[in-house]
Amino acid sequence: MPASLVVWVLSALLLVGVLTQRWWEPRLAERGIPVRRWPWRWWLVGYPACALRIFSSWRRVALLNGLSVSVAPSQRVIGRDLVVQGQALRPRPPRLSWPVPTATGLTLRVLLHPGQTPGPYFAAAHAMEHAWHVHGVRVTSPRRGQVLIHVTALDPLTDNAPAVRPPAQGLLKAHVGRTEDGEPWEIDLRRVPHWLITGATQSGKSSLLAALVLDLAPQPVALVGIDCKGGMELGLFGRRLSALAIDRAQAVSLLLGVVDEIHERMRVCREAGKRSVWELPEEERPVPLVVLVDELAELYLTDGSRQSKDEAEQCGTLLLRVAQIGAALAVHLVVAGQRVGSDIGSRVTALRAQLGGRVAHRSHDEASAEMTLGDINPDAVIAAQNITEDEQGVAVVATGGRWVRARSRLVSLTEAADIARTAPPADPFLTRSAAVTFKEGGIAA
Ligand SMILES: Nc1ncnc2c1ncn2[C@@H]1O[C@H](COP(=O)(O)OP(=O)(O)OP(=O)(O)O)[C@@H](O)[C@H]1O
Repeated sequence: MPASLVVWVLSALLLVGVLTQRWWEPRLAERGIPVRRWPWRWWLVGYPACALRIFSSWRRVALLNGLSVSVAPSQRVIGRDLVVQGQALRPRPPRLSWPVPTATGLTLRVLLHPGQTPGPYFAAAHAMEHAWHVHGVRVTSPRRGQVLIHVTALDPLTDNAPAVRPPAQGLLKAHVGRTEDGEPWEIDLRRVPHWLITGATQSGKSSLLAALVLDLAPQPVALVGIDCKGGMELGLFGRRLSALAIDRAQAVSLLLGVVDEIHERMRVCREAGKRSVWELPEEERPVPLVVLVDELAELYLTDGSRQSKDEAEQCGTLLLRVAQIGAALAVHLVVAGQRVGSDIGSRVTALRAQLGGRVAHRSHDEASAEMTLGDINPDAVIAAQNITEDEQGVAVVATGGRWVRARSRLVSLTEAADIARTAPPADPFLTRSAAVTFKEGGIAA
């Protein structure tokens, strides 16, 4: 068969495959055949159209947003002391690189004119979104003299089908969903030891905790839960949790056990002359401990009685201690709640400051998004406020000044039942008292 005929047949098959993708993709998924999202439609049709729109409008976009500069000066001296000022002629837009396609859009590199800073490009991102009719534009400046324009053509988070997701590689790492760049959303507790998850009711906080547990469950990591909503959410993970506190009195005893364990780990490090458990030889290193809290506010609510005030006060102090000293001792805190303001109790704002990883789901009011992300990035607050009721599981994730939109993975009841049957690591605690407290703290293995 002549080679040209083979090429024609293959091209025709490819074209038919692309055009009928919407038909065959769900049918394969129904039969349990893993479907990788091939963005062919985007590469063959969307990408050239989007690139054409960007190049045809770039001159106007750059001019209207103050990104163009004129080679001719806008001021001129005539004679000895007459300064003529006027509109510079033929402003030149900055040079755009070839658009590199990505799974969800494309990326362009811009070389700044001498004297320009990335600031006006950051400010123009919104104008670019409208000019190019795309879902989102994010501008970064990873190298001096250059900016990168990341264009996301369509919102990849609208589809809530569980993407084929390889588990994260490495201790204390979990793939809990996907980001809008098409990358896995990874929570790495060694890099960012403590996390705060907020959102209105039914926005997806507990589902995110479940996705985290799903990936941590097969790892040699001890998980303990505090779920003062009667253990309805974290109780699903049954014996995989080394302990579960389902009311505040149990939470106090469990947190006392965690603090005891922290002190014991400190003693071990001190005697070995190390500053963190990660410096200990692997066989002597204690098992990492992750404390999951579902609905923080329940720990701080009081009915006005002396006892409830004391318990709330104690919970606040203990959580703060865990957050302040736990990281180097492989004790991690993941806290979920609807609000994290000073209005729910004392020391909540101090606790919030210790939780470096932030996840904000849809919120009822601006203040809640502001509490979670305001000290990280004002743009992230706006992005979180734009999450709608239908976008359950969609959140803005921020760490160390950087942020991205992401959607958690929905964990099914069958997967939760599988987790519940997984055995926790044997003897994860150095202190007998911690183990006993965990047993007395609530439902324990
Ligand atoms: N990633 C997701 N994709 C699709 N749907 C989701 C996702 N996450 C959550 N949901 C849906 O949202 C519902 C509520 O989720 P979840 O219980 O996690 O919310 P929550 O914020 O913990 O609510 P509450 O504060 O009332 O406990 C779930 O029953 C599920 O149907």
